Amino acid sequence: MKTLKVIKVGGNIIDNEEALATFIKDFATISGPKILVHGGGKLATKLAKQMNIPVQMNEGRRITDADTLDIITMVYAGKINKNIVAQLQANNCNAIGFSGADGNTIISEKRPIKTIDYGFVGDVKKVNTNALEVLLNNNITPVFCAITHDENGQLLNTNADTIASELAIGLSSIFNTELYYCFEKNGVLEDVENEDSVIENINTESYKALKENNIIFEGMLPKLDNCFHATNQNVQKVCIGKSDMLFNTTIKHTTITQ
Ligand SMILES: Nc1ncnc2c1ncn2[C@@H]1O[C@H](COP(=O)(O)OP(=O)(O)O)[C@@H](O)[C@H]1O
Ligand SMILES: CC(=O)N[C@@H](CCC(=O)OP(=O)(O)O)C(=O)O
Repeated sequence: MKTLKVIKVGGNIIDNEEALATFIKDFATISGPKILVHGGGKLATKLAKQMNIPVQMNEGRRITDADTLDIITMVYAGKINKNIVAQLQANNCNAIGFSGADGNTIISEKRPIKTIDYGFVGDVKKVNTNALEVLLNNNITPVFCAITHDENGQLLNTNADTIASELAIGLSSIFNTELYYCFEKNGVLEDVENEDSVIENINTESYKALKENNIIFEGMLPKLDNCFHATNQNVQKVCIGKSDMLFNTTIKHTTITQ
């Protein structure tokens, strides 16, 4: 089986022109099948505020009303996705931009209302791998934004970390899949202010304690939930850290194991 790297890049890198250009240049050099998943929550928040559309987040997830869905569609599937694809082409990496509606690749269902109504937020039901397999085997890199669809014409907002883990899980029957979450910090930190405090390994047991002690909060919560979801479903390797970890295995980062 070939190894597939599913690499997610976070909002703070995307929002920094220089950091994004460096990331894309490095990403383009990775050999073998690869998928890039990008967030962009920070830019969506900035634009929503400029347009006086209220921004509401709960545990790292965006509550998405109809106006917010319009914004995120323009920002994630439009501006960010197309710019990343163009920059990859400039670095000789042939890429195609995807939302989950394209090629019917990621089908989701609107999250049912429990204590909170998340609006147009989708939970992934199915990943269709056929189109992706053809592209990956022809050296073309799919670039995914954080949007899925429900097969009834409705686009839905799905956390980019979830898109990455579901793609890695979905493709694990065809490839030996590895999942990398690249963000602006060195990994999951014992003290979020101290870059030297990287926790090198987190398992189900230690995750519980880290949560109880409030060492992990906000966006790191859904990220780690997605990591464990992936390690429990046949994804061979799951890592969190700076993108340097992709090129130099001695760079400190966090590895997630069962
Ligand atoms: N223990 C921790 N170590 C590192 N970051 C943490 C930790 N707990 C919470 N965080 C927060 O999680 C954020 C990363 O989540 P998020 O912003 O969703 O990531 P991304 O940049 O991939 O979109 C960090 O910027 C940091 O503020
Ligand atoms: C449902 C939900 O929360 N969707 C996310 C999708 C974007 C994302 O995940 O962006 P980052 O990776 O940059 O945080 C949002 O709209 O913020």
